[in-house]
Amino acid sequence: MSRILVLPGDGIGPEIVDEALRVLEAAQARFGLDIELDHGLVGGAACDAEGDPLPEGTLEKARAADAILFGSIGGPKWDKLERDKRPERGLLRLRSSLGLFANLRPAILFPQLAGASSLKPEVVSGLDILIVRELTGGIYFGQPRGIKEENGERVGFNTYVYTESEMKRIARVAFDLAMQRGKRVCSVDKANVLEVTELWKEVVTEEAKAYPEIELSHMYVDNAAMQLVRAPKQFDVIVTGNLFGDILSDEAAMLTGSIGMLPSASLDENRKGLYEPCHGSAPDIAGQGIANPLATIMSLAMLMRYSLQRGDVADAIEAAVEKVLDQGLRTADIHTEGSRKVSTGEMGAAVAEALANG
Ligand SMILES: NC(=O)c1ccc[n+]([C@@H]2O[C@H](COP(=O)([O-])OP(=O)(O)OC[C@H]3O[C@@H](n4cnc5c(N)ncnc54)[C@H](O)[C@@H]3O)[C@@H](O)[C@H]2O)c1
Ligand SMILES: CC(C)[C@H](C(=O)O)[C@@H](O)C(=O)O
Ligand SMILES: [Mg+2]
Repeated sequence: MSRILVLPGDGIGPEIVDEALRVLEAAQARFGLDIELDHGLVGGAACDAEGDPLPEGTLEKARAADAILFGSIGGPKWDKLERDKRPERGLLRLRSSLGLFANLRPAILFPQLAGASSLKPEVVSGLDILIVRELTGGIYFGQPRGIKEENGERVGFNTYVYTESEMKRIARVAFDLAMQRGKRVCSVDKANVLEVTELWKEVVTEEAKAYPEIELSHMYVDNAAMQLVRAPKQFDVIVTGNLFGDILSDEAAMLTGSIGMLPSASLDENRKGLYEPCHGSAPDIAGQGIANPLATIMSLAMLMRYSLQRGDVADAIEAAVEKVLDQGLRTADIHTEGSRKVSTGEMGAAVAEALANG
């Protein structure tokens, strides 16, 4: 029996998670999966109910689960709260408390969506990049941090720090994953300016010695941001730190047609994981039933693959997504002329049906 904790969160979070659960139900029926679902509060919803974006009860449930299916958190309603009480801090605490240091963000362009990509089809067709983002260190977590008064003015400060062991373990994840695909890793840094990433480059290069088949390259992050929109297919696996990975993955999302198409897995050393779309709570479209649930549904596929070791179920969910795209169904964010615009619920129901009839 596998235990999955469901944390819908805020904004479009509950809408898209409902659709992933519909797909999970279809998966359970087809594959006879033995899964126990638990539910919890996180983010703004938890702030409202318990005054804490990551209540102790939710953290306990998360520790007890084999995997977590997460929606999205945050929104303007909670932006003025005391810093540690904000939804985003709850998510960071959850990642850190569970040791989810390896964040996998696959940016794959489905051929059916070539017209929805921000890039010309000839530049982007066949795109399949995996961004491996370090998730529990770097400037997101470095101390000291804060806003203080100094010499009669306010000063904001954060600390960019990575230990050698943090760098080694994320490099190994990237190399191991690259061995299962194109065997090319590009490590993205700012080694020309920042000492942390100067060391990052050195450590990644040292770790690569254990992987003679891997072709390792290095790129400064500003160039990488440019290369992603100039010639994205030059990349196979990108490995980078927390902040650079956050930014580059949203950029890569648009190559696939929409941020609503980018799933993620956040894994610990033992592949226990949290699975969430890369996007946020989209307050501008929340409650309208138009959000794209596919990133969350494909995050569920990643959950099957990495935490439940059910690659067959993951493949079937991804095939169901492709089938629905073949049928011409599109939520508003990926809609192009000639396709059929559907709601969040219609998209989820269509994927669940395609999976059931697989
Ligand atoms: N992991 C997370 O839970 C997560 C990730 C990113 C941002 N956030 C939070 O979400 C809130 C809003 O942030 P933001 O506006 O910068 O980013 P966002 O990702 O929520 O939205 C950016 C844009 O993308 C669109 N979008 C996002 N997801 C979509 C989907 N599934 N279908 C269609 N369109 C979609 C939105 O409508 C918006 O126009 C903030 O509080 C932020 O901190 C949370
Ligand atoms: C909400 C925020 C803390 C989060 C991050 O920066 O990691 C988000 O942008 C993401 O990409 O998951
Ligand atoms: Mg982000």
